[in-house]
Amino acid sequence: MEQPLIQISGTVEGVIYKNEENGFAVIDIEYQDELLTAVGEFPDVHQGEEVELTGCFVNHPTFGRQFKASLCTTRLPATTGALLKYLASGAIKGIGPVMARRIVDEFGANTLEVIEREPQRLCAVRGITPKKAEQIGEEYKRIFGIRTVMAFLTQYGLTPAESIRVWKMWGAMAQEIVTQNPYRLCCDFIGISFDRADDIARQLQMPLSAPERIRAALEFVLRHNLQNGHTCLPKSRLLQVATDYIALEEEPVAQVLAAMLEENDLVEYMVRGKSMVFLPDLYRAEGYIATRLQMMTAVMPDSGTKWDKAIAAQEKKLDITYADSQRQAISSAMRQGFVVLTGGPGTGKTTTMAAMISLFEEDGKKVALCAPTGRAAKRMTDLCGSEAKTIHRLLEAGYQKDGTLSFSKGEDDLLDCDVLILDEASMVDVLLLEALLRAMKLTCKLVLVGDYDQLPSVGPGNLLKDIIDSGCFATIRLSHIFRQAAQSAIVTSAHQILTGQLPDLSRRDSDFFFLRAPGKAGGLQLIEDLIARRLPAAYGVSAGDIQILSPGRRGLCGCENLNLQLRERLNPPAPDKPEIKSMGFSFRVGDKVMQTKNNYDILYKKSDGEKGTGIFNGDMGLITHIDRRDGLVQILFDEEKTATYTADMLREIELAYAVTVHKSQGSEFDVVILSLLEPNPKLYYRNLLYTAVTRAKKLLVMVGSPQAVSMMVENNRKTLRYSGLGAFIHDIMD
Ligand SMILES: Nc1ncnc2c1ncn2[C@@H]1O[C@H](COP(=O)(O)OP(=O)(O)OP(=O)(O)O)[C@@H](O)[C@H]1O
Repeated sequence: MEQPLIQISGTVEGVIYKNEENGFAVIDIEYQDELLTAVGEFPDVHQGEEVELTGCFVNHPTFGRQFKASLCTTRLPATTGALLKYLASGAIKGIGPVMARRIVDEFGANTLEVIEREPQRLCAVRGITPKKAEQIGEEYKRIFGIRTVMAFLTQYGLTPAESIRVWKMWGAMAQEIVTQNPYRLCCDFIGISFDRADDIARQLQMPLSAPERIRAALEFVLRHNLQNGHTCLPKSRLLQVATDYIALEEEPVAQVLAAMLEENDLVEYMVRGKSMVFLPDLYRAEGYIATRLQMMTAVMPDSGTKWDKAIAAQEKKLDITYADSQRQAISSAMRQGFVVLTGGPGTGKTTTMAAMISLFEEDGKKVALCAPTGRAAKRMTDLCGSEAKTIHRLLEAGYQKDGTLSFSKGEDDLLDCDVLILDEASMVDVLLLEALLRAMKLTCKLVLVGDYDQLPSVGPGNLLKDIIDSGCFATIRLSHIFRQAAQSAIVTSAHQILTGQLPDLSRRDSDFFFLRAPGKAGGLQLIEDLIARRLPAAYGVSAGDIQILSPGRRGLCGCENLNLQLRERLNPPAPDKPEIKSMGFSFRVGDKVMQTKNNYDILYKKSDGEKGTGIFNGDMGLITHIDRRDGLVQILFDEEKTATYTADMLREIELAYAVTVHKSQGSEFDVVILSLLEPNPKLYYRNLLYTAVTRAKKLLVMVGSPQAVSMMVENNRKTLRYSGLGAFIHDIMD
């Protein structure tokens, strides 16, 4: 039952934990002559301050009674005792405990007034020079600036974490900037949604037809559509969607759009006779990719036959006969600046890549290997025998002070390689490829390897497809399924699905079988039974090695519910399995989890003591330890890397007993159970089924109805993505 909110006040006796990024803190306060622990978002709180908290008492399973605050206001300390504690806690940079005592001894209850209004008087205290006195005065003003800004933003519903970002971005100017144009809060760094900024604008009495509002709406529609994979939108569609969204007439919106195009705040470009509008960074990314690929292709190919001999020697050395298309791919990569290699499962892409690497190295070239996800990079490393990195790690991604992502490698610090081979290229978005190309020497060759038929990238663009469909670059398609792979029903079924044929659902003798589910509830039970009992008993695999995939998240048999059900079956609560809550959801020791965004700062330690940083979107791990007192969680990734998460970082973690097919892109699993129990035409389509099937290495079990499978095979819907890359390529090459 929801508890009523109450207000309490007390003096801060100690700050036990504080997260500088989001303001979450655990503090001890003196309340009614007792020490009480309070948790909540308390940015900038210090020992000795008076706080007024709004919230409720909760009973924490380990720490007992606590106050959970949803609102906190601070008052500066009034008594000399509290003043001393406040200053001694380091609240004002430059004043430590000894100096604090001297200052309070000198100025007593007037201390803060002196620091604020007459800082020079501080020189009366031993050890304070005029310069230091001035610095202390400035620091005090800064702290007050933050408080004023926070108090202003709190009125408009910004959380302390958001207010801290606003302060970091605009400092003392924040209040003025937000009052003039609250839509500036929608920038990436602060991340307020258009609707919230719109609400603030209403409270500030901004007219609905204000150009700032229209600008923000146009940008919002374009940014929002990046999430659907579009790098641009047709001008007419953008106008119509933005106009409807903010409920205005089209005319003023068209005027603002024209002004934005005029000022290059947005960019217009003709794509196949249609006027498309881009955000400037996306326009720049696609334009740059087209230009660099054209430059690489323009390099005269080396036409010598020496590579034929080298390939023949390689065949002899490895006792293998390459298919003609493989030979052609290897030879093209050796001779040309840019080559694309595509093919379905078992068509020999990896074998071809390995041959390229070996011949490049024999030729004295430095080869770098990379892939978009940690799992794909690991797989590339295992199969090619040379170390592959994630693109982010190769580019040395990190965060700038203001929290934005940046790459150390780039035009000013180029990658030290002569050839770059990028696997799983279908998963790469245009912004990432742009960053990679910028970091490559002009003479560096590029080989893109990927499966044209896989789902496109989660991020914007339709990279591999646009590049291949342009017909302007050396593209080698591998189609022959090698004997070993051809024996696998997983591989043959995947190829059948691609050509619109229903795979044989009656087979019982291979690595792929289909189980008809008796309705959703029965299907759910069947999946639970397969993972908990039947497959481990029949194949000697552990439940942890089995991955459940589902096209969608919702419904009884979607990922969200599957995760909850499977967790209770595979990892039920127990006294020796502590739990911790994050965003209303609890994680438990023993849970299988997945990192849901790239985080380059997370530290990990391997069992051999080696340390590193970075846990990436799609990385899977197991919760091994939870320390509730400190709010720390240890997760073991890839059976070797232990990373420690603070409670607020758990936002980046999800249960992963079941994951969506989209999330599984770039990963492979020994055993996959594919849940097809929630038919939905938007998610049940051919390429998604193909992607799901090709995630399984040794065993695939589909659970659902034959109708669901045939619905997917027949639904050859191609994801429509608006992008400009194809047009840029053609315009540059013509
Ligand atoms: N020229 C060849 N002759 C004989 N066998 C080959 C040849 N090329 C590849 N193979 C074999 O075919 C199988 C599939 O090859 P490979 O792993 O290179 O394909 P792939 O396209 O990378 O497949 P996947 O995407 O499923 O990993 C492997 O067992 C490999 O050893």
